[in-house]
Amino acid sequence: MTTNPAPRPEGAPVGPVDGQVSPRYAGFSTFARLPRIDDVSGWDVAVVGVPFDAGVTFRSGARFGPSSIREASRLLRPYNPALESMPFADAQVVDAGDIDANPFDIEAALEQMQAGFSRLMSDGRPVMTLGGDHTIALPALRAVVAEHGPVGLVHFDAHLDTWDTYFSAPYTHGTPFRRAAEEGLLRKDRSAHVGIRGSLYSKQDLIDDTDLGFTIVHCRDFDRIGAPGIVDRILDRIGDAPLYVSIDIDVLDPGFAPGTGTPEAGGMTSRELLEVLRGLRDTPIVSADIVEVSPPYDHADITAVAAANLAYELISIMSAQQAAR
Ligand SMILES: N=C(N)NCCCC(=O)O
Ligand SMILES: [Zn+2]
Ligand SMILES: [Zn+2]
Repeated sequence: MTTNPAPRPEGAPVGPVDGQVSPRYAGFSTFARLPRIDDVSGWDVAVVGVPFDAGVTFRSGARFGPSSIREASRLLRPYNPALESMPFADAQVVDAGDIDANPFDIEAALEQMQAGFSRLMSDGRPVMTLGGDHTIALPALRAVVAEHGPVGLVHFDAHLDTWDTYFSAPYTHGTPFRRAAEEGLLRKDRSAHVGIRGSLYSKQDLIDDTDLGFTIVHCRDFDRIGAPGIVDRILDRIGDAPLYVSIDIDVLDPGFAPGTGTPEAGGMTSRELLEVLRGLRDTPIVSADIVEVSPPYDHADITAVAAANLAYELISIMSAQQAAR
């Protein structure tokens, strides 16, 4: 059997399976080879998958995102040198499996997702969600807000995702943040889109977005202001609000994330986004998601590797914050 975690002091968190004992490619595919939620007596940070892609407007396949990110995460190691932390030793991190979501009835799926998130988020514990398409951010935010009240939002994406409807459907991957704003889930003037680029339907899209309470850090400004400038713009906007972080993998350039449904040229590098996330280390992150990884369009797991590493940075921050509570 290949389920042995690395040796640890009495009472310390159960960490990943030891890659020196059981090869990294062996055994169950939990995120980073962490224990399953039922294998430990308590936890501080949970990773959960939401294999749902019935909300997409173009290429599908994000329903296979959670399993491909878990596979790519087998290579993650215990020490985070950039943040100087041991995320899986500082706090108990677990893999909570997947939330079942009806692929034929989006509103039923939203209810299932919200219920699943709420079960995990009781006691205010942070959840790192692996999508799924961007529709899943709405039930995640509903559950977060039920626990914490309205939150600040940093939304990394090529797209605004504040459009109104598609074919009259209100719940899609292009509409979650308009619904969230309408439902009062977001703190006033504490939300930012980062990495926006590409064609729009009209100038009105930007006007509507501002009216809904968002500010935009455009991708075209990144070369001029660099990662520190992006972080400054974000921190200025969110202040000390409790923060939900949503990463649509298409914020990365298609060269760094080909496996996604609505790719746009001219995006961020993985290095740039990893560095921007580290800049959020002192902001209280209440939960986060990473969405829109579509393995059928991926090559050599490029996109899944990027997603696994981005999730690792966010987990490192949430783990350190839980340890400091
Ligand atoms: N959330 C993602 N990935 N894409 C939304 C694109 C919606 C549109 O093209 O109208
Ligand atoms: Zn997008
Ligand atoms: Zn999106």
